[in-house]
Amino acid sequence: MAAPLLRVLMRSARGAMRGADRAKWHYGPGFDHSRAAAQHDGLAALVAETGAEIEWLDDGDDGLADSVFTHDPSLMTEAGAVILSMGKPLRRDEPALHEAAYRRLGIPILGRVEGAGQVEGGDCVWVDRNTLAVGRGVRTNQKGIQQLANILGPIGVSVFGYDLPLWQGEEACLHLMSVISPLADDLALVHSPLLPAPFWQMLKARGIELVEGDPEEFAKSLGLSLNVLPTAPHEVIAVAGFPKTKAAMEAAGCTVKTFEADALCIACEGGPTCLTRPILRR
Ligand SMILES: NC(=O)NCCC[C@H](N)C(=O)O
Repeated sequence: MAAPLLRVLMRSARGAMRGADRAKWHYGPGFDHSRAAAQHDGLAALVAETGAEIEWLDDGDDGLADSVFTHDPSLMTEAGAVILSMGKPLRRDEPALHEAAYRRLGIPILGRVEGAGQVEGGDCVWVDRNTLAVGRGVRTNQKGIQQLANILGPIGVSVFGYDLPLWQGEEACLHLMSVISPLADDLALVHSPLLPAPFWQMLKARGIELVEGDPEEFAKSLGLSLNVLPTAPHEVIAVAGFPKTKAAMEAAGCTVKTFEADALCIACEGGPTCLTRPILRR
């Protein structure tokens, strides 16, 4: 998940988030449409600076405010995309946007999570190229994890499900990726108090070094201090304003670029990882 990022799917906040009702979407008081759109531009500029090619979903005024969080409606594998099925009912129409984009881009569709199955991309963490950890919680259920295992088994990928806590309730967003961000093959930023213990044990057994994010910054940011996007091993993009977590990553050998994101990420419960769906890493 931290190999050099070559191609990524994103959606501007300009059309999608226009007129979004805070209460309906569970956004905080800091949400502001025009500032969120400008802050999204700031993230896109940092991503483009790395040389990664951004594939844009159409900037439609379709009222799908959360569709800017492109990490969640699909998952990419070496054999093609998996179209997922959202646990948050308001996000139900987003996987079709991703499927249309992959068809336009000529990327094969490997399979779909469907029916009673639910999996969101934010719950999926590649531990290595043959091992996928999936958080089971309010967004992802066992039926979805089983479907994913059936789709990925034939391409040699083992899928392991781990229970997540409820934390701030079923309306809030806690994904497995809310409590871990890979920084390199053998390095990850974590908030260990909310990590499923057997997942933590698996990471330790594989010799993955865990950098602890600052717990106060995690609480203050509603977890967004931890949501950092690796654009290459040891090179990451993070939300501005969390110096202790940034310093912990730097002490582990990372270069950290930041962007202002109070109106976009803190208010809407999704960070730079959630705002990007990597399509190709080298
Ligand atoms: N992967 C992620 O953690 N995505 C964040 C999604 C935030 C969005 N407001 C949601 O509730 O789904």
